[in-house]
Order: sequence, then C-alpha cells, then structure tokens
Amino acid sequence: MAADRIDGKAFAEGLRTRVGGWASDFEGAAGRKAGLAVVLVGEDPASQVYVRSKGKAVAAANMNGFEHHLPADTSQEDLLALVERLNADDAVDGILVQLPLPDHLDDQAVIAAIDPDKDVDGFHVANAGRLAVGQTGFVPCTPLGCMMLLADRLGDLSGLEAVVIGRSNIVGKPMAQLLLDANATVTIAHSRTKDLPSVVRRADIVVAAVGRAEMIKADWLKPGATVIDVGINRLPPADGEERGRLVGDVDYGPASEIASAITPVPGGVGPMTIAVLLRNTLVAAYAHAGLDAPEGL
Ligand SMILES: Nc1nc(=O)c2c([nH]1)NC[C@@H]1CN(c3ccc(C(=O)N[C@@H](CCC(=O)O)C(=O)O)cc3)C=[N+]21
Repeated sequence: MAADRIDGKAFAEGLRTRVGGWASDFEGAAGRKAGLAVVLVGEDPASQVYVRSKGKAVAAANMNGFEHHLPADTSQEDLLALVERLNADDAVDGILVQLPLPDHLDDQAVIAAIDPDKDVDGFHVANAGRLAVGQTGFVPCTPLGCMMLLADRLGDLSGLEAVVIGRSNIVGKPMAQLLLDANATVTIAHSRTKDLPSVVRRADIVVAAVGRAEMIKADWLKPGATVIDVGINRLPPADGEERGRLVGDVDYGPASEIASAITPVPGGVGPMTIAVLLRNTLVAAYAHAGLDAPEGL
C-alpha cells in the first residue's frame, strides 16, 4: 500500500498563520514588531532566492525583516562589526547569517559573535550546549520542524527506534538529541557506518540528512517506517529540462511503497525550516521584550 505523504508545506502554512497571529499580539503588547535580521554575503543565486523568500515570509507573518547584503569580498572584521551592531539593535530580535559564507570568512567565528539570545538558527555553542543538557534555548529550525511533523504524525515517540543518517551540527546531531528527549532509541549513522542498510532496516523512524540524491533505497526500510527526508538535491537537467528536478536523500517513489508515511521533496521539510525560523524569531522577541510568550508558540 502506498505511504501517506506528510504534507510539510501545509503544516508549515498553518504554523506560519498561527505565528502571524501571535506576532500581531506581540506588536500590540510591545509597541513594535518582532524583527529578524538576515545577513547574506556574496552573490550566490540560490542563497539570494532563499533570502528573498525568507524576507517575504517574515513580512507575511507581521514581523520586520532587515536584510543586509554584503559584497563577496567583505572582510571578517566588517562582518563581525555588523553582527555586533545587530546584537546591540533593540529592533532586532533574531539574527540569521546565511551559511555557507565565502571561503575567506570563518563561519564558526561569525556564529560565535551572535548574541545567543538572538541566535534563532540555534547554531551558537551556547544553544547547542543548552540542547545537549536539556536547558531551554534555540533549537535549529530544520530538526525542530522535523520533530513537529513526527509528533503530529506519531504522537508519543517513546520506545520507537529512530535512525538519523547524517551527523552535521545543523541537522543530524540536534535531531538525535530531540529524538532522545522524546524517548526514542536513537542511532546516528553516517558515511562510515558499517552495513548502513541493515542499520536503517531496524528503524521505525528514519531521518535522512546526508545530502546525497536518492541514496536511501526502498529495500533498506522496515515496512511501515515513517521517513523524514531532509535532503534537497538538484539532479542534473534531463533532456529538454532547463533545470534538474529537486529530489531528497530518499528514493521517494519505491520508498513510498514500503514506508507508512514519508515527506516529499520539495514540499516536506524545507517549508518547515522557514516556518520554524519565524517561530523562533517570535520566541526571541517575547523574551527580548520581557513578555511571556503565548502558550503553544
Ligand atoms: N544560517 C542559515 N540558516 C538556514 O536555515 C539555512 C542557511 N543558513 N543556508 C541555506 C540553508 C538552506 N535552507 C533551506 C530552507 C528552506 C528550503 C525550502 O523551503 N525548500 C523548498 C523548495 C524550494 C525550491 O523549490 O527551491 C522545499 O523543500 O519545498 C530550502 C532550503 C535553509 N538554510
């Protein structure tokens, strides 16, 4: 039987609408809009498209977006100076520096300069540490979005076997911690894992975050598994195509014959990332203004 398609796009739209309502309440209570600063260095076209779509989402959710577009040859010093200015700016609740940065810039040093209480990406070591020890902090948007989809689909995850494929600081590691906090039994697999198919085959929940197009095959899945596909890979253009198709890390068609539920690409995890970014920004705004965040945000 074909798997249910987990509609991340629809879930994200619902979340964005709820956040937009709370953002209006925030404006009434705080006398200003919540604000997200987005910093983009360089001209990478994909990043530009992505930053523009964030800007639109922010405005649609009744928040302010402050875009800072710096030239590709910006110095580390100038970028750090901008981050310091945004840290000190009371109109700015959240700061996102679009990654990856050009090669001459140090991603880690720039992230370290962001005020952890404005780090709505959840990339600062203070927030990674808070997540690791179970304190309240900002959780990276993509894994938090994946957890929302899993909770919506499965409810209680206690005792379920989860396999996360990929160990990045941005997705794999925080994803594993969130699953552990939800009482799943968690395995983190990666490129050096021995016999990856047999590890994946024990999973009730598979989270694929390796960045390799269609690498995870249908016959690796336990029948009935729930599959969350974080990968966004563009295939080379086929004959007559202008651009290649977007595909995930999971071989979707065949996998959807074995899984009980699976996220598509596009329209799965990607839209959740942006919706959670708005949510994290509003959480930051309430804290910054010294106001209690609404229940459910
Ligand atoms: N500091 C920082 N934080 C980020 O969160 C961050 C970043 N840097 N750098 C780039 C990546 C990429 N990323 C995406 C988010 C949503 C979609 C998304 O909505 N994708 C659509 C498809 C869009 C399309 O058609 O191209 C979907 O999956 O349905 C994609 C990519 C966030 N990133």
